[in-house]
Amino acid sequence: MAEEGVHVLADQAEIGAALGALVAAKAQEAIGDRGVFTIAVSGGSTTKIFCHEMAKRADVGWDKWRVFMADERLVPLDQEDCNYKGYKDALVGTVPLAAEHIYPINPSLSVEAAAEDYTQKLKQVFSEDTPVFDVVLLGMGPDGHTASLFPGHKLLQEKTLLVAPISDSPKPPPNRVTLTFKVLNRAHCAIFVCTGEGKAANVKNVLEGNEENPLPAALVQPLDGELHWYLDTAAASQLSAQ
Ligand SMILES: O=C1O[C@H](COP(=O)(O)O)[C@@H](O)[C@H](O)[C@H]1O
Repeated sequence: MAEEGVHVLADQAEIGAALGALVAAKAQEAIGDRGVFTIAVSGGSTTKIFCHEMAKRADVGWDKWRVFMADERLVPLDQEDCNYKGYKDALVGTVPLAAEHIYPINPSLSVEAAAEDYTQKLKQVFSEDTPVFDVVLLGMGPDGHTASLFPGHKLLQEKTLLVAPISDSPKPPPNRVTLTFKVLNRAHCAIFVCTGEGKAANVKNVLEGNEENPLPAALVQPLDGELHWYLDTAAASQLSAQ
């Protein structure tokens, strides 16, 4: 299994293969230990890289997987920018992951009620007061946001909620729900996937610097877990040591 840290790989194909191997190993370990594998997943470029790889893997104990969204846009579940749709379309029917083991938000609710409803869905699967995911799979936007936790937003200080509503997301759509740092930082393993030159400046910022005013992605620091960053050479291009 890969050691925690920063992994710089040539391209998305190499990242997919390494990510798939790590997640498969984490799933095997969790299923062996507890009979279930819990993962929170992200939208955008991460969905494509992860699903492209995992769709090729039939043997990762899919019936024991429980898949939550690290964040979600408050849009209909069949709309293209719905994070849940990306996972359902790519995996259900392709690998033996049951649709009911991917947990969508309820987009017919207000954003506050959707966050509360999703909190209850977490509580149906996790026995701990604060869910401890085996893996949280995260992306980072060019601005340094992760999940739907944006630079300078008051949710960066949220200490109580497990799932928070956001109705002023600077990236459309404005209405979203997101896991908070309270949950992300309890995970056994947090994995970032970040590709492309457009993210290089903030990859450097997060991994090498600006501790006084850290970007949201830099605030993912598992209390008792591993932290991995998977970068392609373009995203890693401004790092001092490669
Ligand atoms: O809006 C979102 O953006 C981030 C980053 O997306 P990317 O396409 O730049 O990788 C994503 O991780 C998050 O889940 C999503 O809702």
